[in-house]
Amino acid sequence: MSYEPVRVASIGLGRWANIMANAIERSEKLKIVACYSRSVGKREAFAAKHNCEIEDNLESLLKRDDIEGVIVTTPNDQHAPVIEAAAAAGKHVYVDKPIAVSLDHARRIEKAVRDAGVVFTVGHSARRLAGVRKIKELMDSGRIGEVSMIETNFSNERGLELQPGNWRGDRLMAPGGPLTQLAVHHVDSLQYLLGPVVRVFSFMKSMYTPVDQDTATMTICEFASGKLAYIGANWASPGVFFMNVYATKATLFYDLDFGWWSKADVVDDHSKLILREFTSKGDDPDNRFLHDVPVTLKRGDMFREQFEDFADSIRGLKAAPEIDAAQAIHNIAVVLAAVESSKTGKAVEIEDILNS
Ligand SMILES: NC(=O)C1=CN([C@@H]2O[C@H](COP(=O)(O)OP(=O)(O)OC[C@H]3O[C@@H](n4cnc5c(N)ncnc54)[C@H](OP(=O)(O)O)[C@@H]3O)[C@@H](O)[C@H]2O)C=CC1
Ligand SMILES: O=C1CO[C@H](CO)[C@@H](O)[C@@H]1O
Repeated sequence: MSYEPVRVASIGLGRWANIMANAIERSEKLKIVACYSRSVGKREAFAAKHNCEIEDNLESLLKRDDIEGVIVTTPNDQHAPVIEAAAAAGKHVYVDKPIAVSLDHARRIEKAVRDAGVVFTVGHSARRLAGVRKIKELMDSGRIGEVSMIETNFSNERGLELQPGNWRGDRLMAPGGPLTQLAVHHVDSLQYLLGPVVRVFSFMKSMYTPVDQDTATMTICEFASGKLAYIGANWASPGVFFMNVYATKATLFYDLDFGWWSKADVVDDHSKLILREFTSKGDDPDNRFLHDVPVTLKRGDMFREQFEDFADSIRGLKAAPEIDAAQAIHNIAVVLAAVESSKTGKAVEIEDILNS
């Protein structure tokens, strides 16, 4: 171990806080020392499970000198107020994705952490999957030629279970439903691979859910480079996560078993990446054959790694975490542009969303 573990507190103790705590416990670089959620039962259950102290309110937690950073896993609309308070108290901040669900909140967060000079990052973990890292490597090395387009999908069955009162079913707290909650991971990975999105066109529909929320979304993105991508996201099917990359020399098919998503220490073992290329490429298009090359993926741990990136930045081993506020804001701007496009039936410029 290279340094004293960064002492952190978990705030917003629902399902995801526990998954994140499991990941932190796989690392020697951080230690959860305290927790806070509004309900007593959640505080007690989390503290017992993760062997940490309980704070009865946010103010008392943030006053503690022994807490260096916070792990924020409150619902999306509660990211900004919690982060503003944490940053003002000088705490470093990790927040789960999306940074926020309005640009106003996202910019408040950006300003709060900048003014306080604290380390800040957002949990866009999917780009750390072994398959996405390998796709980047194959693109950068020239092995697959030039990419023209990428097709992605991130879906699951959560819309079928939504009930009135659940924040995921609220159009303001989760605009675009599965696009905000699931496929925002692909939005981040696509911008990591292809650079900034400049324009989107999207259809969104509400289907098979008891609440008034979009559960089927299809979005086309145009990048500054001119390349294209498709993002499918629904909340009405068993889990799906794939990314197919179309390039001049080869096609990549990356597929991951979503059932393993929350077990990041082994999820890469439940994914596969296939490279399909010409066996021989003569002049005759009727005599061109293809073969599949399985690509070896080295198992990582996207959740542990994102926290170690955060901790290394706090301890000064690197200048800043890989994912900053500006990238996270661009990610949510793409989602908000897609929602706007689905309402107007027109393509929407990201610049217009950012200037609105
Ligand atoms: N990266 C990924 O793959 C995933 C990311 N997420 C993200 O994690 C976040 C949380 O999601 P999830 O755990 O599923 O949601 P939950 O609703 O299960 O948990 C959030 C908890 O936050 C607490 N809370 C609400 N408001 C406040 C507040 N103001 N201060 C302190 N605590 C508060 C609530 O408990 P109480 O009533 O006790 O306060 C609630 O249980 C979201 O931003 C979501 O997008 C979620 C799943 C996967
Ligand atoms: O980002 C996410 C990934 O998968 C989760 C389901 O397990 C979602 O709830 C979540 O919002």
